[in-house]
Amino acid sequence: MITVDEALENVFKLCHPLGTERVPLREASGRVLAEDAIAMRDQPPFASSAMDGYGVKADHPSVGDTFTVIGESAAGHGYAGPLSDGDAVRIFTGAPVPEGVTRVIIQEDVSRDGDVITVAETLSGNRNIRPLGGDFKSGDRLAAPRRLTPQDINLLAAMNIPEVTVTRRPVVALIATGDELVMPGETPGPSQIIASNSFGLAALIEAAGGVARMLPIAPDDEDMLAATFAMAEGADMIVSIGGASVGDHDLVGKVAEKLGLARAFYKVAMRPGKPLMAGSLNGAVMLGLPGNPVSAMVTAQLFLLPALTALSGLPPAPAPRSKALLLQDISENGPREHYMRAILTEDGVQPFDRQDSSLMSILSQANALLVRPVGDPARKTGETVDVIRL
Ligand SMILES: Nc1nc2c(c(=O)[nH]1)N[C@H]1C(S)=C(S)[C@@H](COP(=O)(O)OP(=O)(O)OC[C@H]3O[C@@H](n4cnc5c(N)ncnc54)[C@H](O)[C@@H]3O)O[C@H]1N2
Ligand code: MOO
Repeated sequence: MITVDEALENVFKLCHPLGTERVPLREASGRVLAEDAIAMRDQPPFASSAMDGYGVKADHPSVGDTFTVIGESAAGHGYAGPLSDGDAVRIFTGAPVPEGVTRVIIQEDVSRDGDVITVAETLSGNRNIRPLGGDFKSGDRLAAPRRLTPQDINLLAAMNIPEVTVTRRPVVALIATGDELVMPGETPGPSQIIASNSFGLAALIEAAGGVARMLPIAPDDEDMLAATFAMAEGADMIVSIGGASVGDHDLVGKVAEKLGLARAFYKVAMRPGKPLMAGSLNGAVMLGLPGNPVSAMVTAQLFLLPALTALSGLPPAPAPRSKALLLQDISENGPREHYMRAILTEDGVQPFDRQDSSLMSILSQANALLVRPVGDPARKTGETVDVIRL
């Protein structure tokens, strides 16, 4: 069995960045920028006032100095100037600073009588003027690749960029297999359960910017499973769920190989998720996830999501980890890396007592995975461990 790190390296080797498309800015948040975006203008495009007050032509006005208000500069309506010594312009935040103005005195620091203002407070050293291009200049770049945040969208809009080039969203075909499965809302037979994993996985994929295509449930029959695989045509990634283990009805590996799977690995030294499979199938990345619900969701966190990121053209990286203090003693770990469902708070991390890979209620309560390395010795309360946030 290979290690989690080796398995992830293998998955990354299967992932090649997808093609690109142009999208309007309103649809670009969360997408991966594929080409540098270049500012079309300076910001601010003119020296602008940082405050509401009075623009004057004087570097260090003192208490008692007076100025005469000769005009107004508002945001969207500048004042042409010029100003002479002793002149002031009523000015508002974001308004162009007229030619000749060297500082803006905030209105709280003056008294006004008709058109005459008098400096009433000792002024700070701040001129309250934002220089032309002080935020960004025409030609400045937002560099690709980068997953666009709402803050980036704000910047791109200000750069007067109405459309950006992004990587195509990865399309993931989900194939749930097993005679025991029916869709939520259906009436299950006496030996049947609900096919929940495809729903959890679809939600995970879509939250990560992918497109999930949920294919019909494939029964435990080679021909029917092969027919379902055929429906995955055109997907960038094919994810099967269940049928990955060694039972008589676990057919995924056999069928996928008949259809041309070039297998990269099968079985990883991890818990849950041991019977994970990966390879390349007719140009698509294929992941065979174990059927146990927690195993499927945990392997998706550790392999499927990083694979989506790599397909999107971002640098390949494992699920991000952080450190936390243990809130209880834990016994030594065995030969598989253990991803324990846990609750992470400001105080530390508390693993659940029940760790069976079928327990969806525990997974739903968990907000983190406590990572136990292979052969990790027993750990005491207060020791530092690795966690992955869910
Ligand atoms: N003799 C052995 N038995 C098992 C081994 C082993 O090494 N030797 N490995 C165990 C481990 S670990 C796991 S994990 C499971 C994985 O098995 P499969 O991937 O073949 O999954 P299935 O047998 O099809 O299903 C397992 C379990 O999950 C339920 N399931 C399946 N699909 C879904 C779905 N879409 N939604 C909800 N639940 C699903 C299924 O009904 C089973 O209860 O194998 C162990 N066995
Ligand atoms: O590896 Mo299985 O995923 O423990 O339940």
